[in-house]
Amino acid sequence: MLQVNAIDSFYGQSQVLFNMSLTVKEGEVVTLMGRNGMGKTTTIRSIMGLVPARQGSIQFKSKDITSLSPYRIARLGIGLVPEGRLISPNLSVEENLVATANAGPNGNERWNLKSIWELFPKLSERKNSMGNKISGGEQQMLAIARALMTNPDLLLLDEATEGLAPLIRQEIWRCLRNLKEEGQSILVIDKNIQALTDIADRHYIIEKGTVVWEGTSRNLLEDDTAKQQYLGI
Ligand SMILES: Nc1ncnc2c1ncn2[C@@H]1O[C@H](COP(=O)(O)OP(=O)(O)OP(=O)(O)O)[C@@H](O)[C@H]1O
Repeated sequence: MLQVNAIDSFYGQSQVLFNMSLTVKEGEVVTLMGRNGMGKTTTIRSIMGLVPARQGSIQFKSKDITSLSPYRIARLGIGLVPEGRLISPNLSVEENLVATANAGPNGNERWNLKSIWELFPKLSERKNSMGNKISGGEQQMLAIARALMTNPDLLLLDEATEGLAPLIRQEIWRCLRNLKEEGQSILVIDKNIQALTDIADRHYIIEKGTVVWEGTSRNLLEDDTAKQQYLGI
């Protein structure tokens, strides 16, 4: 579904990604791990066209998206849950959702208000609250719900559970597990190995803008050296 082939990405003169490659197959949940500042968010921003790759290429559903605009990439079926959530503060929960609602690229309409309220019952109780009046956990659910409302073929999540209380994290992971069970392809940045090895199929660890380790959940759980060397745990 997604192939990132040896991309180099920069902020101005400063190179952040070096020969970075990864793949997500249809129906897979894949994580991107690594210490702070190693280039995880930049990888996601390059996939979305927000920091276009200067070398290498990115294919999505066999189409070259390397130099497309973020808008066109989103319309092809990639839904982003950005770091920091970026909820519209002056719109209600429901209005935030309706603002992004769209049939998917193949006319897929799996996600609408009704199915979103079923996935996140807590959010439905807050549907009339303004975006800036809900808790951090509710904002994170809303950010995921908003991306789902575009009916994406691939969902990208950047730090989906950072700063959230343990119970709310469980709720987010339950949601990811449900999505995986229905075959949603997901690429997720998250630091919580224990939960993620449970949900995800494969993992990439990046260091200084390039992949230094890749493998299955079982490989990662068994590789104490990799965990210590690259993740500091
Ligand atoms: N807008 C920017 N302009 C210049 N440099 C940036 C910018 N955004 C990030 N960087 C730098 O690029 C490098 C990679 O950052 P990135 O946010 O991709 O890392 P990350 O692995 O997602 O880290 P974190 O877990 O802290 O979000 C860092 O050295 C960072 O300082």
